Amino acid sequence: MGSSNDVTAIPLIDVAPLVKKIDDPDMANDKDLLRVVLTLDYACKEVGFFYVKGHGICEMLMREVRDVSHKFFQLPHEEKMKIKMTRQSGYRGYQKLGENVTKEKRDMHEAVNCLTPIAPGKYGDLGKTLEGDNLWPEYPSNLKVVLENYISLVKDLSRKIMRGIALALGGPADAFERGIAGDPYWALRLVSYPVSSSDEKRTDDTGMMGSHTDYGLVTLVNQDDDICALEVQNRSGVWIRANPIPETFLCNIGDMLQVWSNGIYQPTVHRVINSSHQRRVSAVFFYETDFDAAVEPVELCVEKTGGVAKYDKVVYGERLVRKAFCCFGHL
Ligand SMILES: N=C(N)NCCCC[C@H](N)C(=O)O
Ligand SMILES: O=C(O)CCC(=O)C(=O)O
Ligand SMILES: [Fe+2]
Repeated sequence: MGSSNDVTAIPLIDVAPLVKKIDDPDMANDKDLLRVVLTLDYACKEVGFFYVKGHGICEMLMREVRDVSHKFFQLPHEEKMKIKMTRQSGYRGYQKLGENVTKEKRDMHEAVNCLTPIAPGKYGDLGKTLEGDNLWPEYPSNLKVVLENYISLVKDLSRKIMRGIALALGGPADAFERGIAGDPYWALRLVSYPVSSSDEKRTDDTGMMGSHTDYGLVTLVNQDDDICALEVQNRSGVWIRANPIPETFLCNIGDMLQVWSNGIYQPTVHRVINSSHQRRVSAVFFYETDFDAAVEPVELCVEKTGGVAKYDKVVYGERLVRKAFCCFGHL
């Protein structure tokens, strides 16, 4: 660990002007909006992580999402297993402690996976593994309503942030919507990190979620207010803490943006270790490309980076299944 309280290294962006004006056709010369776009560009280039405030999603709802998550994870094991993740549900539902795997290592967390529903046959063979609908628990009884409302709001916020990022890269605001993310795939994971056993020896690779980059375009983390657990590896290789800041989302960019931008933006490695004496919960929203998008460096960004594409084309859904779901052979 380097300077462990270095929150200042992760920019805090007030996105209110973006949220208000980005869908307005005459927004191009708005100075406040332009300032947000420039800050986004800086954050994506230099850090890969940023906090957003002024996003318009009320703190009460953000807290309610964490509250229903806490309530669910506090249920007895048998109750949670009633919505256990299976192959039949397309890997939606409850993952018990140690079931998730990151880079071949078991993660010491529990989670509930809510994924974009995929109707049978929608993407042919490509989508087969992930066909299905979400599983909702009986308790807490308001979990489904709260999460469905939340998902629609964070999805729209992510779309707006991606519009800002499109402008930051010098494209039209709707570059993603017209290209690779017209029907974006999303995932919401409720994650619960247990209290840590103090005898565990830490290395750069340990974690309750092992070190990784995210797969998609942008991730919005809604984390418990009072526990510092998420760590981010900065561009000089030093681990810094992404401590919670109330009323903000912590955002980070994913692998698909790296490909699309031809490396102008790079995703940042991060991990989670809860060393506190309380359970730590986060609601992690992933905004990704269309499931069947073929993502490759876009001309505009290739030109800016010397004219040569540095990344091969990837079919997003294929990559996702390979990276995130092939570890569940036991199901
Ligand atoms: N980003 C997406 N689509 N995630 C979906 C859930 C992924 C679970 C996976 N084992 C994980 O480690 O995240
Ligand atoms: O729990 C967190 O704060 C972040 C989790 C994370 O990095 C992920 O789910 O990809
Ligand atoms: Fe992550």
